Amino acid sequence: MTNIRHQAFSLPLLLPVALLCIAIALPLLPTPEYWINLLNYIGLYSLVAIGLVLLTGVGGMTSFGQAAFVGLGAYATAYLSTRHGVSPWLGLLAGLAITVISAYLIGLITMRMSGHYLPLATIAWGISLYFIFGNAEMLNKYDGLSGIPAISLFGISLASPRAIYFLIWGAVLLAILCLRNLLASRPGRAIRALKGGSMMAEAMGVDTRRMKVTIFVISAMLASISGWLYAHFQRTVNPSPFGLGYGIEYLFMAVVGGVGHLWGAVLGAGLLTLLKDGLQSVLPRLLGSSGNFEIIVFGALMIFLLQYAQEGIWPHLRRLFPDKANPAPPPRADAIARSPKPRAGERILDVQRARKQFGGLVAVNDVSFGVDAGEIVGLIGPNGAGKSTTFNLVTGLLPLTSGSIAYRGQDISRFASRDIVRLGIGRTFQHVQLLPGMSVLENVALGAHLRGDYRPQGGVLASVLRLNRREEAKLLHEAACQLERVGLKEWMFAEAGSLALGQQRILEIARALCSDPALLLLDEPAAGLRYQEKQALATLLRQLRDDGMSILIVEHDMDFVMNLTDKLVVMEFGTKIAEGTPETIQQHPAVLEAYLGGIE
Ligand SMILES: Nc1ncnc2c1ncn2[C@@H]1O[C@H](COP(=O)(O)OP(=O)(O)OP(=O)(O)O)[C@@H](O)[C@H]1O
Repeated sequence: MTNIRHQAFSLPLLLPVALLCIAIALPLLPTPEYWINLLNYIGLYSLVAIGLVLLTGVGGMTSFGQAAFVGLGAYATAYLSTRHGVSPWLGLLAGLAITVISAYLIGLITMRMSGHYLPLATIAWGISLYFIFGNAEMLNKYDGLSGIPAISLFGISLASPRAIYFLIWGAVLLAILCLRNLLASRPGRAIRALKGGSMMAEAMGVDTRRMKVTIFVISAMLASISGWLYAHFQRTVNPSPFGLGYGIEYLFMAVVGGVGHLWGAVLGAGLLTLLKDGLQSVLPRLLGSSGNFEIIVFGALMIFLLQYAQEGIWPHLRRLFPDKANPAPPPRADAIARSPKPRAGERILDVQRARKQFGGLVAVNDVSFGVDAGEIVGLIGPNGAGKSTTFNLVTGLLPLTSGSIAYRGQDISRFASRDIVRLGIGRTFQHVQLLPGMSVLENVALGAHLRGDYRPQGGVLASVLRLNRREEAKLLHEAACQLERVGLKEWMFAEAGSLALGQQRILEIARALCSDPALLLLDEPAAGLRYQEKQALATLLRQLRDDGMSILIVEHDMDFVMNLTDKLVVMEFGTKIAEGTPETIQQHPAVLEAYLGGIE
């Protein structure tokens, strides 16, 4: 996904202004009522599809159940306004409250699921809510509720399609604006990190479960608002538009338009609505019998798109208007407070009899070692020796079977990885884990997720309302400083995925540095690098050590570790077999035995 914040700004200004003028003029001109109605439907569908962009395209979670939330918003206001004479505006609040509570509860249960379980769960709740609407006596079963009053705004009745048009499209534009603000912020980067897998996001300090539930609730709220507008536009509701079929169509719209792009949702909603409308009138005439033949065309279109344009149509359209803007580096901002660093020589990491068993396999067998402040320690050993597992124990990605790990005297054995990064342990990954479509700067800023006033100034609501500007400036400034520190400043605005592997590994180090660590854990940072890149990496790591950083490094390249480290810990079959300076390790009989089978 490309950087959403820069996308719309970079379109030639004339085009969006012209489109906006046409959009405002359409209902004021003698445009046929039929077209206004169609545009209203496109706006209503767009709202739901925009929520799906956030949930599915950005967050990576597929939902077929959004139509049920549209139903919640529609039925809440329909019931309250027809049965109790409540104002539509209170109906909106009630619908949103019911939606937030139910989405939160459903999200708590389902958002921990992955793979095909999550889409299946969304189908299950979509179907159940549909049957609740259709069987509830108080909602008049499948006949539904009618006689819903029109919304009035500042004393003006929005009874006509032309009048409610402005409210519907105002809501669409507001939703896009709010989500664009959100995605270009600290929580937005965390949301975008969800797609890269929970492990990396958690290691950056992101509470992934909470983030998933948050975007699930936001997308449900957008669906609910769409339902509210639908009820007061149609003035009658029944369960049919809130069933699974519509849930699938909303997903279709987002995917066809471009599921990673907010404007793609509007494009997809427009294209599919117009196509459906056209096909519904043409196909029965062509085929000589009535029926939902458009579904067949939709199916074929979907297969074609999934084969040839997986990103949807919007990115292709965007390419017609190349981004000529040259973004300026983030302005200078106040530095974010740093945590006090340990004195040189202080024991910073203390691993005592750490043990990890996977069933009968002892991957780490009562291993003990330590890292002192300001030293580079290498953890080496043949393949399968247990190095990465030890790393994952220290960073909280795996729980210890027994033993203990202390960081600066504090027992962190039971800490979650996001709490460990908060304390001051940053890490990189054996297989680079970046967000390839996001800029280098934003990737690095993700590392500062827990820095500064991350609540409330950097929270979701503050970001949506753009009250986070000072915090955001600080974070981006910090990220720019770390990029300068590692020598990647000139690549700041490049897409992370376009960098060479060596640069990507350095980017990961800059991201880890952004978390203000006192201890850096680097998992095979030289793997796949060319000679010069390795030299540059070694220079950088020495420079970091000179700045007082402690480093624990897993590496297979013996030349690299022997010339870089102050101390080595050698593992074989999960057990520590030696510990000492590189010189002593090179002579150590057990190490020679492990690596060379005893040949001197
Ligand atoms: N999640 C897991 N479940 C079961 N076994 C595992 C798991 N993770 C690692 N192992 C096993 O634990 C042992 C140690 O693996 P680990 O990845 O820590 O070794 P390593 O020294 O990092 O190897 P390499 O240098 O190849 O990365 C191996 O036998 C591996 O198969």
